[in-house]
Amino acid sequence: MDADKQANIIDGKAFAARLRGRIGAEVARLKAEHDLTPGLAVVLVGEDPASAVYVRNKGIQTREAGMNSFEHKLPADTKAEDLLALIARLNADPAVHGILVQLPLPDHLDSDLVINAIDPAKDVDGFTILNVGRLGTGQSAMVPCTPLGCLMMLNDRLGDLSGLNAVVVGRSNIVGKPMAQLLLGANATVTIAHSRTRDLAAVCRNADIVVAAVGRPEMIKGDWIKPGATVIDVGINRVERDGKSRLVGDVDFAGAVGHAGAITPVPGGVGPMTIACLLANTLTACCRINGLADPATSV
Ligand SMILES: Nc1nc(=O)c2c([nH]1)NC[C@@H]1CN(c3ccc(C(=O)N[C@@H](CCC(=O)O)C(=O)O)cc3)C=[N+]21
Repeated sequence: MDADKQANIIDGKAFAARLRGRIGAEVARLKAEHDLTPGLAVVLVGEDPASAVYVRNKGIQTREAGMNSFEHKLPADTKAEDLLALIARLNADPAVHGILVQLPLPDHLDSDLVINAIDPAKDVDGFTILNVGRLGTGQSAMVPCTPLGCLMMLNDRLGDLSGLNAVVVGRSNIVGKPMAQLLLGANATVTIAHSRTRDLAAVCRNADIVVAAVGRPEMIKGDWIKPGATVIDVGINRVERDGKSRLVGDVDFAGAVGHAGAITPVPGGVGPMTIACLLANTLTACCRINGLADPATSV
């Protein structure tokens, strides 16, 4: 591929490293000025391969930013009452400012019930009803990490998003819906498309911004992308290719890179930003819990 085509690849890894640098500086300042160290508790129930990928990088990066990392690994057959008791302890622990319960949970656990047991002030995923409602009504919320990272990259690339046509492909509570709320809050014209959308290709061709979060490998084709559009690929799909295991996104990257004005790769795009935003949210939660002004951690 020639140098011109490489120029439009958004380097999420480098972007995330810059963001983590700013977070680290704010953490050091909190320590020096207020004797506070943000703490993030991650609760893992059972073994999920996608969650394992995520947790591996997260603990290291939390500590690298100068924060405390508390990991709670529970067996797959953990009873709801025991998980809820742990969450109650973390809610009450003054050293813990962020609580993340890895999803998906084993089938016997009701994830809505478990998530809503988290103190909304410590809900660094932004998944509790209170934070979802705050985001939807434009009130100060904890914002889900993946959509927040996507918005940061979009703002960096495009500046003002007012009046742009944004298509979010996927309607999950974790990515699609909060992404649409953030884009609406930024004055974009937002379409939420999904598996039942008619003529998805035509819907995408109208978009200045495509956020792909459907969880289907390379479903969004290159010729669905309007020339010059910005493409954010949230998908992380493990596939077998030529006998090797590889990660691919929800967008056919090779096909789309020649059409898009800018595109995130997989890996090295949205994934690293998700973790950086988790750290940013933990820092923000620590400041808010302690009555301090929000930190300056946007890049
Ligand atoms: N309560 C909850 N919150 C989450 O945010 C959450 C979750 N549960 N459960 C699991 C998923 C998955 N997830 C990832 C985040 C970053 C990478 C990431 O950094 N990926 C690297 C690739 C890593 C590799 O090379 O395997 C990249 O895209 O460059 C991956 C996956 C967060 N999740």
